Order: sequence, then C-alpha cells, then structure tokens
Amino acid sequence: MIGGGSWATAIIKMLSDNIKEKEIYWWMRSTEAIAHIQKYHHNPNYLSSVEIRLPENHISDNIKEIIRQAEYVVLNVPAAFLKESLAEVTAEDLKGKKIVSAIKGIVPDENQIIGEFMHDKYQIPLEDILVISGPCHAEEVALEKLSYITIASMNVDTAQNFAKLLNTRSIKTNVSDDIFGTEYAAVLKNIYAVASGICHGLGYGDNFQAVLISNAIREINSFVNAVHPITRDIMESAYLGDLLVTAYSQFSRNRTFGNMIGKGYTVKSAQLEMNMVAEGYYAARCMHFINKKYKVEMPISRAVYAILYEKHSPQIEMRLLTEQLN
Ligand SMILES: NC(=O)C1=CN([C@@H]2O[C@H](COP(=O)(O)OP(=O)(O)OC[C@H]3O[C@@H](n4cnc5c(N)ncnc54)[C@H](OP(=O)(O)O)[C@@H]3O)[C@@H](O)[C@H]2O)C=CC1
Ligand SMILES: O=C(CO)COP(=O)(O)O
Repeated sequence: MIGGGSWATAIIKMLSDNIKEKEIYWWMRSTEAIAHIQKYHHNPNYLSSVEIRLPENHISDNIKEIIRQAEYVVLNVPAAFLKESLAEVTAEDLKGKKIVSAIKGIVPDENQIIGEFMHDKYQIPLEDILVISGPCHAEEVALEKLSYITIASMNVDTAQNFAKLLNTRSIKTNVSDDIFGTEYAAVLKNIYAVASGICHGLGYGDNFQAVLISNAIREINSFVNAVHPITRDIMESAYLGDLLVTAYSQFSRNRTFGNMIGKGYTVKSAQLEMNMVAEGYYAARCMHFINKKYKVEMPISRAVYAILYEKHSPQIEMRLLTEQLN
C-alpha cells in the first residue's frame, strides 16, 4: 500500500480480513505516523478507530523496499502528490508487478488518469493496471457499513483475483473491464460534488441539487463516451453510485470543500480547514485542460473551474448555470 491517508487505512482493513497480515506492506511518508502505528496499532491521523496489526518492519517510509516485496502495488496518495511520492521509484522497481490505482484524481501537469500515467512513465502494460472504484467512503468502511466497490481491469480474471482480497462481511465487490471509464467517472464526480457543496453553501435546496446531479451524470456520460466509446451502463454503481455518494454524503471531502466555497471561504482557507484532500479542486483544473482536446459540453465542470481558478463569484456563476440546466 502506497499512501497513509483514510482510503489507504480503509483498504488495509479490508485486506487484513482476507490475507495474512505478514503479506501486507505499507509505505507512508510520515515517520511519526509509522512509529505510532507500530506502537499503538492505529493510524493517528486517519480512521484512528481501525486496528492495524502488521509486523513492525512491514510499515516503512522506504518506498523502494516496500515495493520490492509486492505482487500488487496499490497507489493510494492524492493524485497531486503521486509524482513526488514515487520520485525514487523506477520502471525497473515496478517491472512484473500489478499496479492498482485506488486514486480518484488526475496527475497534474501530465493531465493523465493514473493508469495512463503509469503506463507511459513506468511502462506498465495496460493489462497489469487495475482500478478500485465505486461508492465507498473510508469512514463507512471503518464503521463496517455495507459497501460495494468495483475493481476494473482489462483482464476480468485479474480483476476477480484482486477483488477476492477485498471482499469482507461488509464489502461486496463488482468487476469491470472499463479501466478508462471508471477512472474518468471517478475523477469527474469529485468536481460535481464540489458543485453540489457550493450550491448547498449558497442556500440552494434539495430540489435544485437533484437537477444538478441529473445534469452531472449526463456530463459524465458524454465525457467518458468521448474519451473511450464502449458500451457501458452509466447507471451502474461505479459511475452513478459514486457520483451520488460523493454529492450527498456527510463524509464527502469534495462536497464539504465546495460547501465552504459557497459560504464564502477562500480556496486556501477551505483547504486549511480540512485535514483531508478534496481531489475535485485539482481535477477541475486538469479536466479544463483535458477537455480542450475533447470539447465536450460540460457547463457544471466549467462553472466549478471558473469559481476555483478564475475567481468568479460563486453566486453569479451558479445563477448563470441554472439557466443552462434542465
Ligand atoms: N477517503 C475516501 O473515502 C476515499 C478516497 N479515495 C481516493 O483515495 C486517494 C487518497 O485520498 P485519501 O486517503 O482520502 O486522503 P486523505 O485526505 O485521507 O489523506 C491525505 C493524504 O495525502 C497526503 N498528503 C497531504 N499533503 C501531501 C503532500 N504535500 N505531499 C505528499 N502527501 C501529502 C497525506 O499524508 P500526511 O498524512 O503525511 O500529510 C495523506 O496520506 C484520493 O485520490 C481519493 O480521491 C477513493 C475512495 C474513497
Ligand atoms: O470517492 C469517494 C467515495 O466514493 C470519496 O470522495 P469524497 O470524500 O469527496 O466523497
């Protein structure tokens, strides 16, 4: 596991129910957090109720050593920090390993989804790339609330094999072969959750939220069809379900961030207020550039970009948006 945040902690919990703890290796950057987990068996900063019983030397800030042990390398840092987290890692270190992206974000500057980035930069064959997606908040994993996740891989047997490692009493898994669609949909839903939060912060009610999200799923559908036109059912939980949970849940980082923007916080102060990362903030910018190529009509995504990066007034931008939705 590469990353020490909430989602990494939640997936460690799933894995611990299925494989021996001595088969799990965990990299995180914080040496204080490592020492705390080794001594007290809980992550001090994220999902601290989850018990972690890995052997001491299986948690380390030495990324090359952790990767050396692995058959599956689960990438689980916010996308904005992926390049710096992997700074010491070479294509040789990752050769022959399956790369699992648990990230729902875009690599900045490269403007690539994680699978594309790992394929281009580290020569990982596309069939060795897996994606973990679906509507699932780390907090509900910790509470053992029933959740469904989707594992995508171009090779469905590979997806099935990895899915077995995550199935628990409270986690059910689906598989998919749509690695591009699941990644892009997971990135986009974060932008729409920011929009949902902004509208909530501005005082729009549930009636308008429903219209916003109905339009959002159409934007997602148009975009993923433009990028990767295959037959897919956008109503599946990996697409629509993920959008709904992020747009409505009390646990959503992106909605919380958007809500603060709608209430008048600056981007900086909203980020400082949260201990966690809202991927939608970074995704809005990356998608703005990616969509220059595809030119898909995405008024909600464009409005979020204008508010976050062009300092447009949330009130005015959302009022203009209301004229374009139906
Ligand atoms: N949380 C969830 O429920 C879900 C999250 N995801 C995805 O999982 C990925 C990881 O997010 P999540 O676990 O929620 O993250 P969190 O917000 O819980 O934690 C933030 C993580 O980012 C690290 N970080 C913060 N700043 C920096 C920096 N400057 N450089 C390097 N690392 C930094 C933190 O490390 P440190 O503690 O050392 O500061 C910490 O590991 C995201 O792509 C997210 O979209 C997907 C599904 C569910
Ligand atoms: O992707 C997630 C849940 O599926 C988590 O993102 P949010 O915290 O913004 O909802």
